[in-house]
Amino acid sequence: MALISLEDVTKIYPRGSRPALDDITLDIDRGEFVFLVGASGSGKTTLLSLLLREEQATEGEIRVAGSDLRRLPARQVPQYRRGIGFVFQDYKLLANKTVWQNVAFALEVIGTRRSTIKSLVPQVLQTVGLTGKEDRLPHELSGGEAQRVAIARAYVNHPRILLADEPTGNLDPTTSVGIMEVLEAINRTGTTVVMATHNEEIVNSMRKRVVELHNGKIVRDERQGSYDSATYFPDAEVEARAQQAIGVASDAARQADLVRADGAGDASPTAGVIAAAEAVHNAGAGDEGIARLAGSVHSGRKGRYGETFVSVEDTLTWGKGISLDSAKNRSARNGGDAKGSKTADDDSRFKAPNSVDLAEPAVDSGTAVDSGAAAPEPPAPPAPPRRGARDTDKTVKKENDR
Ligand SMILES: Nc1ncnc2c1ncn2[C@@H]1O[C@H](COP(=O)(O)OP(=O)(O)OP(=O)(O)O)[C@@H](O)[C@H]1O
Repeated sequence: MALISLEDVTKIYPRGSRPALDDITLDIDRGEFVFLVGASGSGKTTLLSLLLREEQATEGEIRVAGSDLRRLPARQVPQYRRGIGFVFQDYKLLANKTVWQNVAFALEVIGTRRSTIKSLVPQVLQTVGLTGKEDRLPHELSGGEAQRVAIARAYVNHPRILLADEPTGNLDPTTSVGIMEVLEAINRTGTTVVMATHNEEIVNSMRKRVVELHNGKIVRDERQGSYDSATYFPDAEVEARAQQAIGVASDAARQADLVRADGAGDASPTAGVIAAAEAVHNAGAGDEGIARLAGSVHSGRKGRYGETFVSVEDTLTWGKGISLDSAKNRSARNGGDAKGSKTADDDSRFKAPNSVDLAEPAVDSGTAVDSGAAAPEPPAPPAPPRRGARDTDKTVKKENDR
């Protein structure tokens, strides 16, 4: 049985003029890596929000790891979300917490013991290559580093599923390769990754499963897909290398099963985090997609349409994270401290680095953990389309051609 299964799912927002998702049927198996592509407004974020149970389907059935999300009572939603990590385009780090604290917080809010936190946080920071930057605040990080903190936070509980909404959207090409390397390594430990992206070069290089949405409908679902359908844009060289990658993928899946069978479940995320660290360490061995992506980026290839990446100067946000004001407002709305965030331990790493004593927002972490006190805020509305008009034209043209 598929890990994620959507059957005839339609989502109509209360004030939406047309369905954001329109009769979607989709199965995603354990251990898969799926790219969601499609023009701005095609429904990618909506699909991720349904899987996170931030939104509910208007019609249809969604099952995740056997849970029927229609029947999931509100009080069980926090528990459900603990098995899901979420990474946003704009990182959403807590601005007044250090790197170490941002990651530790994801575990604190679910009541993880301090001794476990102290052992897991360094491991996951090593996984994302941030050892040595534990004491930095978000504004002291580059965009790529901030996103790696966000991924560490989303992954530290070793979720079965990692959802990522444009995780490289604010990053330059080289930094994006590093982010994809980490996501790929996490996937190799058995975590299913579903990533919405507009990044053509990443999708074309990695040759994962590609699901394309257009006006809320699935118009394409390919096993080792490219950003554009191979039917319309054949590329013999990429196709040939993709065949090679198929062998690599099945080896990885076998390895992933072993890791899961080893007991790296919710109760003991340690083994999964260690496995991810090893996967990153061994990334050079057989990781064809990342090698292709790095080669493509470093050769200066810009993708089929010559504008794969928006100019770095225009897009980098350099890890600003969320503002203190925004954190305070969230905290007020959520009714104050989160369960488990108060502690009696003397370890100075748990203490805020400055005198600002903010009440913790109940959920502002990339890991979809929850204090049980309140549901998290839905992700911010999508950024204005960077390439939307052109993408839409292209997709419509494809539709007309069909
Ligand atoms: N909260 C909401 N209320 C009403 N309509 C919404 C809401 N959120 C999204 N929509 C609409 O649903 C459709 C799908 O939006 P969605 O954000 O899922 O697209 P997307 O593919 O993620 O876009 P992008 O690539 O720009 O992030 C759009 O028409 C959008 O305007």
